[in-house]
Amino acid sequence: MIIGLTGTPGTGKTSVCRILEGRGYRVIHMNDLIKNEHLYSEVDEARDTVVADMDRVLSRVCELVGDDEVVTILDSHMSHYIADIVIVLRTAPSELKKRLEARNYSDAKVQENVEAEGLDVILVESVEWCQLVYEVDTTGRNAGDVVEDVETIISGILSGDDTLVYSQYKPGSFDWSEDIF
Ligand SMILES: Nc1ncnc2c1ncn2[C@@H]1O[C@H](COP(=O)(O)OP(=O)(O)O)[C@@H](O)[C@H]1O
Repeated sequence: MIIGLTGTPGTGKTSVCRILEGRGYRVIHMNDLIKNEHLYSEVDEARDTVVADMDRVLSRVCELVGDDEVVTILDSHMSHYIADIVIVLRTAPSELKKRLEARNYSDAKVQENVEAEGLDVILVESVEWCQLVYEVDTTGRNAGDVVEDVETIISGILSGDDTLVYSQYKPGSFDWSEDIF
């Protein structure tokens, strides 16, 4: 079973996945996979990123996951293009801005990602692409607290009865559109 952990860059996906790995979860860091195995069609110098070839990414992820029922967490802001079940990490734009600045992103890249978060870009894409979408707020919390929420959601999914979990983490809880301009 593949569960995508998606969200705007800086929302804490990799930090959460590192903790999950430490707790024995199988994690695929998709952005590393794309770069290490050249699963991209071109390099976007201007935006300091690559354009992933999602068909090749999908087949490679399926190869790595196989058909066992072990949960695999797919760590990437593009994981919602691959997984049918996703957990979207959210961060209030003002805090996301500080996190991205601390990562020495350019002003333009910070602004691009802060605006995307404020406009719910990844959440909307996830709802369009995926069957099951959960949303977790990371604002003012550390990665350890966020992992607890993620594990609660995973347990709910595995139990087959995610109604209670879904009500607690259903998408669309935030409106940060006023916070980005
Ligand atoms: N819940 C959190 N609260 C505060 N800072 C966080 C949290 N999660 C991650 N960070 C910090 O934010 C930055 C981005 O985290 P990272 O896990 O790389 O995000 P992503 O993988 O979503 O781009 C890192 O400096 C990390 O230490």
